[in-house]
Order: sequence, then C-alpha cells, then structure tokens
Amino acid sequence: MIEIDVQKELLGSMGKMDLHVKLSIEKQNFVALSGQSGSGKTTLLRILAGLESAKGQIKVDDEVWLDEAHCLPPQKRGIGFVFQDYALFPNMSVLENLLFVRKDKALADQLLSMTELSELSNRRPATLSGGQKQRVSLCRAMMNRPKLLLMDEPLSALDPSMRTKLQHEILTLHKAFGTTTIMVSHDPSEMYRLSSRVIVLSQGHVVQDGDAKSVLLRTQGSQKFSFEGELLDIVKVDVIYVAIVSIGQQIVEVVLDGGEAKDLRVGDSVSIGTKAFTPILQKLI
Ligand SMILES: Nc1ncnc2c1ncn2[C@@H]1O[C@H](COP(=O)(O)OP(=O)(O)OP(=O)(O)O)[C@@H](O)[C@H]1O
Repeated sequence: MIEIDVQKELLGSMGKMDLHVKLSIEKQNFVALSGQSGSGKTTLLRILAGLESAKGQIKVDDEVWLDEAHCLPPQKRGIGFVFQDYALFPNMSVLENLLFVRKDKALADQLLSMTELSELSNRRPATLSGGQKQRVSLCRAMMNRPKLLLMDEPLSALDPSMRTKLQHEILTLHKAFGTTTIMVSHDPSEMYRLSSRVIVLSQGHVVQDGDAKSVLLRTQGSQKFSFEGELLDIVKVDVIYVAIVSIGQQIVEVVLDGGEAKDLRVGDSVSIGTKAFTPILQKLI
C-alpha cells in the first residue's frame, strides 16, 4: 500500500496554488492521473520520486519515504520514471542504457524481447524512432524492478498507431511484473485501456477519483451520449443554422434553430448529445 499525504505551495498561473493530495494506492494498481495543464500532476510525480521537496508523508508498505524528520533520496526509493522526452543516454547502446541501471543481462534480454527490441539492442538512441526510444525508456525504468513506476505523459509525442502499440506493451509489462503504476495521461481511451483507477487533479486537489468507467463516461441524465468539441463556425442556411463542430479528429454538422444559434460564438466549447434515438455502433473496416 502506498500512503500519500503531501502538501506544497506552488506558483500557479493565477498566483499561489496549494497542492494538497491525500491518497492511498493499493499494490499492483494502475492509476491514471489526469487534469488540466498546471493542475499539479508532474509536481506530484516529482514529489513521489523525491525530485521535489514537499511537506507531509509518503509511506510505501512499511518504508517511510517522507515525513517531518526525513526525506529518502530518489535513488533509495525504488522508483522507475518514464518521461515524455525519453531521457536516454545518447552515447550508450540500447542494452547499455538498460545495464547502466542494473547489471542484470537476463532481465534486460527479457524486457527487450517483451517489447520487440531485441534486434535493436546494439543501436544508439539517435538511430531509433520515437516509439522505439520510448520502449527503451520503459524497459530501462523496469530494470530495477521498481516498487512504483511513474510515467509522465509517456506516449503523448507518438502517433496514434504507435501509441496503441505501446499501450499494449505497457499493459503486458504491467501484467508480467505487477508494478504499482501512476501514469499522467490526457487521453480517455488510453486511461480506459490501461488503468483500474482514474484520479483527476484540479488546482492541486483531487476532484475525481474512481474506476475508469465512472470517471470517464460523460453521459448524464437522460442523454444517450455526448461529445465535447469546439465550435468552428455557424452558417445560416435559409431559416436554419448549421453549427460546424470539431470533435477529436472529426468535423461534424449540427442543425440549430435561431434561438439556439444566437447564444453561441465561434471558439466556444460545446457538447453534442442525443436523447431521441439509439446510437448504432458499427465496426469499421
Ligand atoms: N517547484 C515549484 N515551485 C513553485 N511552483 C511550481 C514548481 N513546480 C511547478 N510549479 C508550478 O505549479 C503549477 C503546476 O505545475 P505542474 O507541472 O505540476 O502541472 P501539470 O498538471 O503537470 O501541467 P501540464 O499538464 O501542463 O504538464 C504550474 O503553474 C507550475 O508553474
């Protein structure tokens, strides 16, 4: 069990912001940490890793990482950290990057094989793609069999297909090693696929905490479904108006009457929902 009760005063975009997070995380859990930019996600991970000072307590099983009396240094915490920007040693091969953490060739070979990197073990990071580099970072983070794996938006720089592939590999490693994991993510499908628990931070505080389905499902009341998007344009066509809305990778049109259109402005955040019909889901080929 990981018991966290930490506090730190931060300088937010609108002045002082009090980060205060109290959480218990069970062993082997996969927690997704979400929230708007500046809500304190990275700072919380850095506090857990011992890279940032804070008041309060962190206890992992019977080991105290932080209390009033002392603060365990990062190298003694048994943490694996995966950053968005890979942070690999450029002058070492893939294998050397892993063995730098721990001289355990059998584990390095196992990790490289699980992430389909065996063929690349002698290559330098500069010769790898973004997805390959991030797989190496992930393997490197697993080399000291961490008690806690922290990942800060590890897949956000990758294209969607590489992202999905890495999500599967993260899940495979998680299942094989059972490492307690906290991953910062903004991607609902990623959080749904990987995590058993989603925590949302706002202004340094936990505002939502639950299983992925209860936190991420946005349908409310009698709505069948709803999507959030941005209003790109409103076009008048005879007596009606057509709103052009961007949702994810798609642009959709929604018919409005004059009353609905008059309060909307281009650039507004909007939600599109439906109550009247049953959605039909078809497999795409
Ligand atoms: N050591 C620090 N001292 C004071 N303020 C800090 C410190 N580190 C970060 N901050 C501020 O705290 C706020 C939260 O930063 P943080 O990087 O944790 O947010 P985040 O949720 O990870 O954001 P993003 O999604 O953009 O990465 C920011 O406004 C930042 O400027």
